[in-house]
Amino acid sequence: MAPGYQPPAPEEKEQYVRELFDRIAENYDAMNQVMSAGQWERWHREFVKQTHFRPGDHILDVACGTGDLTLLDAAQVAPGGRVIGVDISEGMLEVGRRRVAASPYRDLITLQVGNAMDLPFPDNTFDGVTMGWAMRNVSSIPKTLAEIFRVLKPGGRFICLEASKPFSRVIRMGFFLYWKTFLPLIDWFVVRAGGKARIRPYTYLSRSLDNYPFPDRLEEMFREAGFTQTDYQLLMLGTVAIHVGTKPAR
Ligand SMILES: C[S@@+](CC[C@H](N)C(=O)[O-])C[C@H]1O[C@@H](n2cnc3c(N)ncnc32)[C@H](O)[C@@H]1O
Repeated sequence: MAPGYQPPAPEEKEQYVRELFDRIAENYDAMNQVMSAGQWERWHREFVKQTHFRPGDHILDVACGTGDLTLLDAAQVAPGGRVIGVDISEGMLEVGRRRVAASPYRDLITLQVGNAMDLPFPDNTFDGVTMGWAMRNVSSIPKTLAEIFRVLKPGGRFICLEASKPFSRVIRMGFFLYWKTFLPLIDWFVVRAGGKARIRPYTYLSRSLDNYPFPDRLEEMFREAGFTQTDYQLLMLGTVAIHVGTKPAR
């Protein structure tokens, strides 16, 4: 299905992921609609239900990319709130800045370069933190969770929307068959990055769940990072998950 493909070694993953998203940034939003078979908005509506943000809140969207969740966050904290989006890919941020500039929330949102594993903010800064479709892409989930926990205010909530590995072996096999057959074809026919290309974006994405924790293990990792009131919701036969956790109030 992906002959000759080598996933990036752990020590080069960050650089690889940055270059990959720089490369696909301009087509990223359109491709999501295609890959999600039109379910993108439905998943995002479920995400919004989990946020519980209020007007005036100060929110961080980690790995904000082109700003989908950033804009949803802003709609909830207006008027009076603020949302900062951080991402390691300048290419994704550039597309995001254009979308934000064309939105009614442009005065509430700032998009800047920042690494999920080393967030450029003081402790206890945000009322809420969101992260969409990105936990698979960080080199260390524990470091990312520790950083998010650190920058949340006590009582603040973290909501993580991400693709997920279904518990059922049968559904998992069917899902992986679809992903691992269909996504690499996008590299060959859309991105023109087949065969020997060092970066094969959609082949990488098709493999990005291989070593990703099952949803119950991810929830356990939330608790190991210090979060309480943890929970998760599965969507689309368990191929998408929304995890939540709260930093305990002092
Ligand atoms: C699949 S995109 C998701 C973008 C956006 N959150 C959304 O909902 O569409 C994953 C994003 O994670 C970013 N990313 C990956 N590793 C990161 C890290 N360590 N720190 C910050 N951003 C990161 C990538 O640059 C990319 O923009």
